[in-house]
Amino acid sequence: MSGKEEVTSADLKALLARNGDALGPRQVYNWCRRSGVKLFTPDEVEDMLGKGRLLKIGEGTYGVCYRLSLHGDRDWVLKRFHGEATSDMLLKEVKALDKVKGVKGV
Ligand SMILES: Nc1ncnc2c1ncn2[C@@H]1O[C@H](COP(=O)(O)OP(=O)(O)OP(=O)(O)O)[C@@H](O)[C@H]1O
Repeated sequence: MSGKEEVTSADLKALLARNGDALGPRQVYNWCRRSGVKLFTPDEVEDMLGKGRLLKIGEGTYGVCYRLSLHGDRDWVLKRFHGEATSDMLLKEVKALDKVKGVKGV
């Protein structure tokens, strides 16, 4: 699939139906990429923090959320997990984001 292809909830459901919740890291990674969720390496996050580009907006059970402003683009919410994130944790977040897709102010 190309990076530009839009992934709908139906696609996600079909994927989960085939694989259960035990998706491998590559599948979760590919789904994130196709659905517009960017993944950053720890070094990239450290770099952005060091340059003062991340504004902390809140904290939840699994991590801290920051606002990231990119020139000429919409603002992004960057979530940093406490400790190491498993692909299941990541998938749970992506599923929650998929549910609120299109909700105003999110
Ligand atoms: N898209 C967003 N727009 C505005 N604020 C956000 C957004 N995403 C996260 N936040 C802020 O960051 C906080 C932490 O978000 P996060 O998703 O980590 O946890 P949560 O869903 O609030 O709680 P928990 O993970 O414990 O259920 C939120 O409570 C909110 O204040």
